[in-house]
Amino acid sequence: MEDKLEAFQDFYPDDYSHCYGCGRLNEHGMQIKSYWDGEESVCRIHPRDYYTGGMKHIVYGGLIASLIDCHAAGTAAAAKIKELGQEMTRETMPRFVTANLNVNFKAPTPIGAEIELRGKVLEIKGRKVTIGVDLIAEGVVCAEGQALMIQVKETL
Ligand SMILES: CCCCCCCC(=O)SCCNC(=O)CCNC(=O)[C@H](O)C(C)(C)COP(=O)(O)OP(=O)(O)OC[C@H]1O[C@@H](n2cnc3c(N)ncnc32)[C@H](O)[C@@H]1OP(=O)(O)O
Repeated sequence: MEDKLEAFQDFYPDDYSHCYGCGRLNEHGMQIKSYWDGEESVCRIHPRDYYTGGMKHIVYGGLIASLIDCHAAGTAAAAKIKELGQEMTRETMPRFVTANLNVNFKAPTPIGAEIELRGKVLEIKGRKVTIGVDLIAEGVVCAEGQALMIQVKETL
């Protein structure tokens, strides 16, 4: 039976699917899945309870940054393909990498809670796509990120 493709990351070509955060072919990775929810993108994930940040009850900040980064990368690719008026396929999905990532940690993220990432497309300017991401747990925005994603030249 063929895989059902629906998350942005499902459309990354095989040779681009080994990212620790979002690569579907990285068996040790987070394998996050991002989707459109209206004009925003959404990803929900329940990190394992060993991703602790100092104290046992809060999530490691590096993981928070990784989740924001990978959700922003997927959102950038999906936004670019939408701008081009094309469908997401493994042949058409553009490849984006992170040039710049800023994260503001606003409140501790509780271990054990489901995390929701909500992405907004702030700007698309040629190969440069800027994405804002809120990371929410138990109804609280625990971190806010902004990422500049660049479409790699090979895919142009
Ligand atoms: C799909 C699975 C992967 C998902 C990835 C998840 C996210 C990741 O973790 S990716 C890994 C971390 N990121 C990287 O390793 C990227 C390393 N950096 C690079 O490869 C390059 O610097 C790269 C591709 C970002 C830009 O290189 P290149 O394409 O040559 O850029 P270049 O042509 O010089 O610049 C393009 C534009 O971007 C701008 N730009 C480039 N880098 C930056 C930056 N750090 N900050 C601000 N602007 C930048 C340039 O000023 C230029 O702007 P303009 O067109 O307006 O003049």
